[in-house]
Amino acid sequence: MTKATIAIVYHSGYGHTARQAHAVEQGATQLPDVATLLLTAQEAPEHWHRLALAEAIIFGAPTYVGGPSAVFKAFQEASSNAVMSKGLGWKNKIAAGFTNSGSRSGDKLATLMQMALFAAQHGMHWVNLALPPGNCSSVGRETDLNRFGFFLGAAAQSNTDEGPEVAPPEADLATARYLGRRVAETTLQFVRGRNPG
Ligand SMILES: Cc1cc2nc3c(=O)[nH]c(=O)nc-3n(C[C@H](O)[C@H](O)[C@H](O)COP(=O)(O)O)c2cc1C
Repeated sequence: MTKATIAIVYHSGYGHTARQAHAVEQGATQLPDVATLLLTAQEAPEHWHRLALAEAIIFGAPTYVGGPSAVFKAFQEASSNAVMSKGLGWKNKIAAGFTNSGSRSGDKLATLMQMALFAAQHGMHWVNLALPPGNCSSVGRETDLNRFGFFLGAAAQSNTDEGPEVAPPEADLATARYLGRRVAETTLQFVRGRNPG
């Protein structure tokens, strides 16, 4: 059977978003025919050739001042010259995104929207989260998947007085695993549709 490589490119200043990134990777590797390539945003510009071979790229960044962190933005800007201007090298790859922040909202939606626009500029196919909103009824719980009710991607929240060994909580890591698995499933469908048999 055709296999797929899912790349995850992320930034994490203090380790919280890194835990989310590893959870996304765990979710993707729940499928046996998937390999992953986990890169930080600082490492990624040394690996354009490896990203070119991936069938999907999942983007992850903490939300800093209402958008993706500057380090992640630097990776995005570098891709403009290294990939986009050289003939849309990521066209038709699968894309998705995740973000983590200190506040429960924290304007995380702005970060996910920016990532989706970034993927569109590259001609990629954006995969959403496809989970119902959690923790939004009288029987809802903080342990619900998608406890912040995002649709574009996976969101996590890390208390600002807790280190990455305890934050973000398991519900948000499970939500991240769900996104990783969903991207893997979607990517295999695309890859096998292009290369049946
Ligand atoms: C410069 C800076 C700006 C931040 N801006 C926001 C923000 O806009 N919204 C928010 O909820 N949290 C904000 N935070 C908190 C971080 O998103 C939060 O601490 C997050 O867990 C950091 O993830 P990391 O450990 O992966 O860097 C900000 C933190 C920093 C350092």
